[in-house]
Amino acid sequence: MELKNQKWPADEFFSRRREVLAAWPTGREVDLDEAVAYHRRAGAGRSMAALLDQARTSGRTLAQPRAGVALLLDQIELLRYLAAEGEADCLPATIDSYTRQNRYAEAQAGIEESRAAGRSMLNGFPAVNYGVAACRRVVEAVDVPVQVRHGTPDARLLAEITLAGGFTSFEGGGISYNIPYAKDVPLEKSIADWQYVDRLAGWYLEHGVTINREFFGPLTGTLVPPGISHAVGVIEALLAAEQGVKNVTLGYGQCGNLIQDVAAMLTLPRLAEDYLERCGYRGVTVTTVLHQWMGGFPADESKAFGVIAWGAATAALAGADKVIVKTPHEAVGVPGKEANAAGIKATKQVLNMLRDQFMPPTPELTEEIAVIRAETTAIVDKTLDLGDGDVALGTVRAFKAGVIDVPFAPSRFNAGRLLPARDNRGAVRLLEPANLPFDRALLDFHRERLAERGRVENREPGFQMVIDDIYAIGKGMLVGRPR
Ligand SMILES: CCC[C@H]1O[C@@H](n2cnc3c(N)ncnc32)[C@H](O)[C@@H]1O
Repeated sequence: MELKNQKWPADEFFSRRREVLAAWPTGREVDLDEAVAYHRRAGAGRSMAALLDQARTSGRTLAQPRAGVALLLDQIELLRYLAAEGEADCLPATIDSYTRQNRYAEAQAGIEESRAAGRSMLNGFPAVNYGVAACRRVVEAVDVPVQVRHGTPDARLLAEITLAGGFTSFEGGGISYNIPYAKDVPLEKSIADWQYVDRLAGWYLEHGVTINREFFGPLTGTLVPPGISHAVGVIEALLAAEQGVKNVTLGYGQCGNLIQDVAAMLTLPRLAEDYLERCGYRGVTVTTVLHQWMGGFPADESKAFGVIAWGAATAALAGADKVIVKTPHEAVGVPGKEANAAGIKATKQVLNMLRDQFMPPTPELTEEIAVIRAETTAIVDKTLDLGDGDVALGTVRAFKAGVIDVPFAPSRFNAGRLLPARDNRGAVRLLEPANLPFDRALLDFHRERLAERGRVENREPGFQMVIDDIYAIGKGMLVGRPR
C-alpha cells in the first residue's frame, strides 16, 4: 500500500493484523473484542486519558518515571514500589532494546539469562515475550494508569499485545521513534507502521476505549531546537488523528533556559490544536509532557538532583500536564528502584512548592513564543506544501530536503547538516540552520544571539561551542564556556 495520509479502511487494517500477530507466538493471545470488554471492566482508574484530563483541568503536573526490568515479578514489584514509595502519579513499562528491534528470540534469551542470574539482564520489560495475560498482571498490580514507553520503529505487535494487555497509553511515532533510534529504517515504512498503531488505537476508541497516544518530543535529546521538535510533534498528531486517535500528549525535551522552555510548553498545545483544527480534526484532546533534561548528566548524585529539580521547576512554571522524571543514576545507566523513587519524590517536592506560582509574562517570554510559533509554522507549512497537502508524503520529502533536520540523529534518512548551540543565556539557537525554511528575520535572530555569546566569550561562534554545550551540564554548567 503506497504511503498516504488516509485512514485505513477496517478490512485493510484487519487483513494486515494476521501477519503482525503471527510474528511471535504470544500474538495468538490477542482478541480485540475480549480486550475491549477487559478495558471496560477495568474502569476509569486505569485510564491515562482520564488522569491527564484531571491534571489539565486542575492545573496539576503529573510525575511519571521510566521503569523496566526483565522479569515479570520484578517489574510488578518495581511498579508497586514506585507508586507507594516513589508517589508516582502514573507509571510505565519501559521496553527492552531487543523488543524495540523486534528481536524477540534474543529477548527470550535475556529472560532466561535473567532467571539464571537472579537479576535483570535486559534494559527493559520484554512485553511481547510475556504476552497479554502477563501484561494484565502488571497493570492490575497498581492502581494508577500504566503507559508503554520504548523506542520502536515497528511497534505493531508491541501495541497489539500491550493494549490488549490493559495499558492505556502508548508512546512513540513514525518519526520520533525512527529518526533518533534507527540508522536504516525508511520513513515510508515507519510512518506506515505507526499508522497501524494509530489505527489500532482508533479502533479501540470506536469501541469505547480511549487510548492516549504520546509522541516522543525530545527526539535525540541533545540541543534540539523547540521549533524542530514541535514540528515533529504536530505532524505525528496529525497522522494519529487521521487514523481516529482523539487523545494525544505532545512532548518536549527540556533544554535548560527557563524562558525558552516555558515558551516551548505554552506554544506546543496551541500549535497542535491550530493544525488539528485547520486539517479538519474535531474533538481531539491535547495535553503536554515535559521530559527533564535528556542530555548528559553529572555523575555526582547531588548535582544530578540539581538537574532533576530544575526540570521539575520548569515543568511546574510551564504548566506541563505531565513531567517525565530523571534519576540520580542517569549518568550510569538503568536506575535502581530507590534512585528511581528518589527522583520522583524530589520532583514532586518542587512541583508542590511551585503549584501556586506562575511564570510572569515578560517581553523576553513573548519574543520566545513568537520565535517558536514562527519556526514551527514555517516547517509544518512547508512539509504540507511538499506533500501537496498530504502530511505523510510531505514528511518523507521534508526530510529528504532537510526541511526537517534533527540534530545528532543516527538515521541515514536525516540530513544531519543542522547544528545547534546555546546563546549567552543558554537558550538553544541555530549555529548552522542548513535547509530549515526560515525567513531572514528568524535566521538573523539566531545569528545575533550566538554572536552576542561569541563577543562575551571572545571567540567566534563555531563547532567548539557545540561540543562545549554537549558536555556542559555533565560538568555542572549550562552554557559550555571556554576553559
Ligand atoms: C528516552 C530514553 C532515555 C531515558 O530512559 C531511561 N531508561 C532507559 N531504560 C530504562 C529502564 N529500563 N528503566 C528506567 N529508565 C530507563 C534512561 O536512563 C534515559 O533517562
